[in-house]
Amino acid sequence: MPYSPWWRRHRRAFWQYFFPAASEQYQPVQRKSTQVFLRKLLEDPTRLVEHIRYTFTSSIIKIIYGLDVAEKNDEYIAMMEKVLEGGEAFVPGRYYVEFLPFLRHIPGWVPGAGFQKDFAEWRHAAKWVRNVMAERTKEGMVRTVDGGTSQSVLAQLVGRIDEEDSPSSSEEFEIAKNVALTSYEGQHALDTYSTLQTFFVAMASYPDVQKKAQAELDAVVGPSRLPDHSDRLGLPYINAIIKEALRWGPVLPFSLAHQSIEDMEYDGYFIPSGTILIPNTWACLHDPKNYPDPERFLPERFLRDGKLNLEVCDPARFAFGYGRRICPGRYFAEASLFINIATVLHVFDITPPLDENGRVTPIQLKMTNRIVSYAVLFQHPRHV
Ligand code: HEM
Repeated sequence: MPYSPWWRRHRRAFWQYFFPAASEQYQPVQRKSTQVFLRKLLEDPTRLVEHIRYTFTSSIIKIIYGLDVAEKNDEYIAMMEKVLEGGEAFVPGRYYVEFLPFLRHIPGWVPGAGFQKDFAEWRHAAKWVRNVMAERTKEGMVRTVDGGTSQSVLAQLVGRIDEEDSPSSSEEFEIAKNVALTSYEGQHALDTYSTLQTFFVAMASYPDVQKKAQAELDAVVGPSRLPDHSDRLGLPYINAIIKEALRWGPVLPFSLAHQSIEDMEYDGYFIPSGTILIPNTWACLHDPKNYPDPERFLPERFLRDGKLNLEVCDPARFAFGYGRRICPGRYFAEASLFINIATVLHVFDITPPLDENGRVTPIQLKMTNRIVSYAVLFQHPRHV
């Protein structure tokens, strides 16, 4: 969506539910889904990726649509996953149709035009999530398990629409549907999964870091309860791990492209209106001037005298994009990373995988070359 009054209306609608204080209202849902995550990990740690995805998707469905999802074979999760599959599949150059646009007129059964089937499925899923789930909320069909009315983001947005059937109310409903879908579609959920996966690689590769984090949790949280969002300020080492995970394996190494909307000059360069600008986020986050020995996972780089050192450039400055399009979900995302990372470290040890002879297989962080980048270890089988 280009910069325009229409985009601004969406951005405003989104922001009122995700600015820092608003994001706090989702903490109980985040905590609950983290507890389900722990149980799933305990039952079957080999399905880590699936558990991460389930945890995040179920919490976002609850927050946005007010729906409780089933633990298995849930219709909403299946559709959301389909939407994500579309987001994940995009790698520049993957589809010939990018270079040969006439291919889009060729029927799907012609060899080489199989992309049509994929695209149709993803489009169907996105429309279904956007329209069907939103209509259900609007019609009041969405109820919480205890029979109450949903206080979901979408229900609140719809509740604010003044009059039914006026032109402005149908526009407002369009915005509500788009905002709800945008909270999940495309790359946003993937960004959080990917950072969490990078964290698992880091912990398996740097046992000393893990031990220090666990010692901090033992001292601050203690053995008789799980960490809570309210512990966050007292856990500088955990916060440093989150910063380092965002920095070490950037999810969007080239962020998202921007386009200049007027002629401008920057640092002696003339940038004409309409220029596509691709930020090199990866380079910023691996700049040895800001982050010495950048390939090493080193949370200590963000600490001084046992506290967060505010003089070190915060990776969030780059990882969440730039300017007026900067990620509006960043506070929500960081809170979600915090509760998952702190809780998992408090109750589990994360170790590298073992081979068939029971020997440790050392692992390394290698990221995929997609727009949304992943630790290769966790690549979706469909995209290997
Ligand atoms: C670790 C997790 C996340 C990372 C690293 C991340 C990063 C980004 C980046 C780099 C952009 C592009 C900004 C730009 O154009 O300069 C973006 C946009 C966006 N993100 Fe996130 N994001 C994360 C999680 C989330 C979550 C959880 C949500 C929703 C709750 C979200 C919602 C959005 C939206 C709506 C946009 C589009 C903003 C616009 O175009 O105005 N993000 N994000």
